[in-house]
Parts: sequence; C-alpha cells; structure tokens
Amino acid sequence: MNAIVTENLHIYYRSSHVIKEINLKIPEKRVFAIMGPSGCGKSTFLRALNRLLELNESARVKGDIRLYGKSIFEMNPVEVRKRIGMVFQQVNPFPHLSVFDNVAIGLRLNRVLKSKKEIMERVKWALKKSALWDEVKDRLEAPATSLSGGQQQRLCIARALALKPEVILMDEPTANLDPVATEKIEDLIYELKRDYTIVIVTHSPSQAARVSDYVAFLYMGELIEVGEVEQIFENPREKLTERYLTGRIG
Ligand SMILES: Nc1ncnc2c1ncn2[C@@H]1O[C@H](COP(=O)(O)OP(=O)(O)OP(=O)(O)O)[C@@H](O)[C@H]1O
Repeated sequence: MNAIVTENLHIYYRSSHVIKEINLKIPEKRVFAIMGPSGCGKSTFLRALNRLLELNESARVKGDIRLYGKSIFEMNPVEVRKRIGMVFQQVNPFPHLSVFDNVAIGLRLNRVLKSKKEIMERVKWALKKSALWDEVKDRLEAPATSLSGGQQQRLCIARALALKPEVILMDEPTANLDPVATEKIEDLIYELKRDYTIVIVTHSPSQAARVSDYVAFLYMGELIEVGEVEQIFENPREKLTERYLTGRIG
C-alpha cells in the first residue's frame, strides 16, 4: 500500500519553477530516498509533503498530495503535520528545555495526552524507540544542549515519534554529524521502517544505497528516475542517473 502519492506536483517560488510535474508513489513502511545534487529541489519537495512549505509565503504548490488516498490539502495542516513528522538537517532541539521536555512539548501543545503518567510513559517510549533511552535515562532533566550532536538528533527523532506519526520526513538528518553518529542514525532508520514510512533527503548516493529501499533521483526539479535501490544503483535506466552516481555531475 502507498502511504503518500504525489500527482502532477509543481512547486514555484514566485515565478521560479522549482518542482516540475512530479508523480511519485511512496510505499508504506519502507525507506524512500530523494537523491540529487544541491539545488535540485529535494528540500522543497519534502516540505510540501507535510504542508510545511506553505509557511513560506513565496511558495506555491500545484497538483495534489495524497496521504493514504486523502488529499492533504483537504485536511487540517496541524493534523497533517501530526501524521507526517519531520526531522531537519540543523539539529534543533529546544535549547532551553530539558531532555524530557523536548520530547513532551509536542504532546502538551497538541493536548494529545493529558495526565502526567501518560506523558511520562510516552516520552520513555519515544526515547526507547529512538535508541536514546539508555544514554539519557539518568539525565532527563539536563538541558538538551548537554547532549552530543548525534544524541541531540536522536532526541529530535524522539520528539517527532512522540506524536505517533505514520510518516517521518528526514531532511539530510546526518549532514552535520560525525561518522559514528551517522551510523547510529542510519541503524535507527533501519529499525524504524518496521513501523513507519520514512522519506529521507540526501545528496549522498552512498547513504541512499545504505539506508533506502527505493530511490528517486531529482535533477533541476524533474524526476529523472525512480525505482528499487538495487535497480537504481546497479542498472540505472537513465544516463543522467548513471552520471550522477559516478560523480560526473552534482
Ligand atoms: N525560499 C525560497 N525562495 C526562493 N527560492 C528558493 C527558496 N528556497 C529554495 N529556493 C530555490 O529553489 C531551488 C530548490 O531548492 P532546495 O533547497 O529545495 O534544493 P535542495 O535540492 O534541497 O538543495 P540542497 O541539497 O542544497 O539543500 C533552488 O534553486 C533554490 O535556490
């Protein structure tokens, strides 16, 4: 079953046409990578999927995006973002909040859970799910900024998971992390796909090859090729894909 389907999707920043006629089917409970050179529109595409893009006044979306068959433009945007969570390239926990409160804040603001006990349990669950619990269980009241960069990114993943989304969008989640922290996040992505649909943006073909089941290759706003990871890497149909994978463009 497809979690997300885009239909004839076009995106403009004022008169600049940055996403052109993209039709994609994103299957549920798989890792789907959006790969392509800098400026090809990966982040713009990703942000459209949970209606975060519309917070940017110059952006305009044409076409449709369906979440389990229903247009996200017919849903409340807050509901869309609850069902489709996001993790960013800039590791961005709330610096003035504790580890615990960083995970609990979405639950409190959205009034998802009311009792302290329920919130406690959900925070613990999300920290376990993001492979962080053992490292932070004795310092839940410490500021988030006292964690390492990799731990802070897993905290951001826990914050997204706490709302029990169905889809998690990740925009270059390891771009600012060292190789050890990157490997932990990649292992975590592998674990999470049992329960979640993950759409990850990366400009690194090797990361796409390591973590994903499906890859879409974008170039200058166009979808050049999409397929299973083995097919794309071992037997690309398009010359442009092959040139990108062999480092001759991008
Ligand atoms: N707020 C904006 N206003 C106008 N143009 C924008 C805006 N944000 C991005 N763009 C332009 O849209 C195009 C796509 O940008 P986008 O950030 O989506 O690409 P990307 O593939 O994610 O790049 P990178 O890998 O460098 O992050 C680029 O030409 C960029 O300059």
